[in-house]
Amino acid sequence: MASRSASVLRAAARAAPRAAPAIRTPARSYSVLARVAVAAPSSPLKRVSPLGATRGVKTLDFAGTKEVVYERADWPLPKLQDYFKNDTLALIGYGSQGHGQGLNLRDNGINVIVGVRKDGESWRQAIEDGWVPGETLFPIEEAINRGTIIMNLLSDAAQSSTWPTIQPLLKPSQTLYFSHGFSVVFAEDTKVIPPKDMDVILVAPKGSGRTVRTLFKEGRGINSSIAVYQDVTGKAQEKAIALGIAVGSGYLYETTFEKEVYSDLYGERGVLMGGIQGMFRAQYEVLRANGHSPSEAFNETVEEATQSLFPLIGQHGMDYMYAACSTTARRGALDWAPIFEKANKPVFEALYKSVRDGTETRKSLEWNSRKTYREDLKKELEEIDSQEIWRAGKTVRSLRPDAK
Ligand SMILES: NC(=O)C1=CN([C@@H]2O[C@H](COP(=O)(O)OP(=O)(O)OC[C@H]3O[C@@H](n4cnc5c(N)ncnc54)[C@H](OP(=O)(O)O)[C@@H]3O)[C@@H](O)[C@H]2O)C=CC1
Ligand SMILES: CC(=O)[C@](C)(O)C(=O)O
Ligand SMILES: [Mg+2]
Ligand SMILES: [Mg+2]
Repeated sequence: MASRSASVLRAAARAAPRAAPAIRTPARSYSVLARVAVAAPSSPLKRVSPLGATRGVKTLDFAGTKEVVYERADWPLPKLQDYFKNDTLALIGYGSQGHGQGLNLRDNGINVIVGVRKDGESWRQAIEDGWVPGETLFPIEEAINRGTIIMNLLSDAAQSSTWPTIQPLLKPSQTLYFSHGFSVVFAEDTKVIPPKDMDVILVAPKGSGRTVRTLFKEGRGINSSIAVYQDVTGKAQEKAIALGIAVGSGYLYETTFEKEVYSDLYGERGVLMGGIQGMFRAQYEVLRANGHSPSEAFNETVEEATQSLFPLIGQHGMDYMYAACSTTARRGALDWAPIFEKANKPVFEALYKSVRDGTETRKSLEWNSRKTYREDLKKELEEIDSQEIWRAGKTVRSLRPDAK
């Protein structure tokens, strides 16, 4: 551990004082390679590559735990197209995921149709994206009748409320696909109980449907988890993998429906969305209460995080970000990190419990089943938007040279 931090610190010390391009210094890769070399001999599996650099090696070492992964490289486009040559993918729902997964499937040359409520917002959106009524765009029931793989990408609340009409349409020859474990795992609340005679699988992109699309267009790919709930044909797992790649994923990791929904509901309420808004706001408010200007408070809280330090975590890890900051910052952050961890842990524990016991699911179903759910959510988002921190953010962002 000590030598690991030391080598990272040395690498960043070389990189940090210079401008941004120095971040790409090879010194970092060498220090990673050195670490891997130290870690590898203890591994019982010779073929394990902690770097994941070798294509075709399927079991990777994630910090000491071996996990199977599937990569896009194993599914070249002709193989993918051949795999689905007799299928019609019926994508039900055209929200964020429907849009991203649907357009990626279409660009991948897979036979895909969209099913949404006629003349709703999604119907309009789908037409705008080039889906053609009567050819590739149908009312939900008709799309299900035409499909071999039924991809249920309605809102989680709508998956529950529409189930009484969808369930009788399903046939044993069809595969039922979700991007969330929600409906099936919390069946007591959602009443979604798939027929026993069909394959039921999941591909859950670990990011917004918008990113599913933009990463794909950039030639990159979102990471997704895959799971099998029912395997009637013996092919369910393989179908999940092929679909995961077909919708634009770069790599896939294995999970279960239960683990997916627990971790997903937890993550989005925690660090990914709820936690970060709470943390940003608390820091900002204390700065303001102590006489700092909005621009200073925003820059020191959100702008520096999203524009400078967090991307460094994304690119090379937390240790690298620390090492790229001053010794003063490092000392203080090292001291305060455990204090924040201790303060936050009980909140995360309460959150996980609330997810696990179905409280979060019931709340989501209740709120998002209301006729006014769109306007209600919009109103609450507008409240966030009107907070001083985010109003100040608009001006700060407008000052970025590339915003002009
Ligand atoms: N958003 C994301 O990035 C992610 C989502 N997921 C999962 O993917 C699935 C889809 O989520 P997302 O893409 O966000 O979609 P939304 O939750 O935004 O749902 C939108 C779709 O649901 C339809 N819908 C809503 N109510 C009804 C109803 N009563 N009857 C018929 N259709 C209805 C809408 O149609 P209309 O326009 O006609 O109202 C629209 O097509 C969910 O299981 C979600 O948890 C997984 C990973 C990330
Ligand atoms: C984007 C995503 O993966 C979330 C946050 O879990 C969701 O939108 O449900
Ligand atoms: Mg989610
Ligand atoms: Mg998610």
